[in-house]
Amino acid sequence: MSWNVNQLLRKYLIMGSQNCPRDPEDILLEAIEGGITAFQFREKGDGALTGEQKIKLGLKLRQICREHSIPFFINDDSELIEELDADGIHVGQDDIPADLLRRQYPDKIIGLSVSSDAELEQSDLSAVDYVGAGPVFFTWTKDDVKPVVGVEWIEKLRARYPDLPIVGIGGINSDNAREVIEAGAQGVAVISAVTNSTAIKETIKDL
Ligand SMILES: Cc1ncc(COP(=O)(O)OP(=O)(O)O)c(N)n1
Ligand SMILES: Cc1nc(C(=O)O)sc1CCOP(=O)(O)O
Ligand SMILES: [Mg+2]
Repeated sequence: MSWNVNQLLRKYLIMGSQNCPRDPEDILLEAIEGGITAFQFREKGDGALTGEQKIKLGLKLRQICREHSIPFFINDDSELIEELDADGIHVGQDDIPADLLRRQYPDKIIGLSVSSDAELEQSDLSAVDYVGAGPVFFTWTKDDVKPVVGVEWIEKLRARYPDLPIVGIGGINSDNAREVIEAGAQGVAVISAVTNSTAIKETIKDL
């Protein structure tokens, strides 16, 4: 399937079992009903599954995305691209280089994190389909998170790259998502605002 990148970035749910207070499959299904436009399988951090268990859950979440025509991304782990038949992968500055991935996977959607001018200078943006910009706001969700960049970072990226697909990430919820879009992002990537919500469909509609 071919995807419209600007469109898929609008409401981008990221999640692994470590983020889920209940069954990840149920959370994903509710999020899809609520209107997410992309999903990233990020099994990472304290309590995350590994090995066969990680693959087993990945296969289930992948199947749910396929059945609902939601693009499915892998976080970091390029070995899972083929195993889970992912539509794309998101990598950071310390992960497998994006240009290498592009050569290996010419048809997959590749996202790269950029959080500072220094990271921007060392990034080959021609190899990627979109960038993840953050943390826009403070977040507890990721341990090794970088300093907060604010919506100003998105404004800066947008001014420098008028056509670059950008998704904001970090501490985004239905109260502050508007600021991220107004700063120039195509969409918002969220974990806890959705996984910890007691009314997931409403939360996503509000985003
Ligand atoms: C859409 C999106 N944007 C940014 C990130 C963060 O990626 P990274 O910096 O590699 O950190 P980890 O997620 O791997 O801990 C992301 N995953 N998705
Ligand atoms: C995975 C991740 N990457 C970030 C970055 O800034 O690159 S912030 C983050 C965690 C996002 O979780 P929440 O929506 O709960 O704040
Ligand atoms: Mg990474």
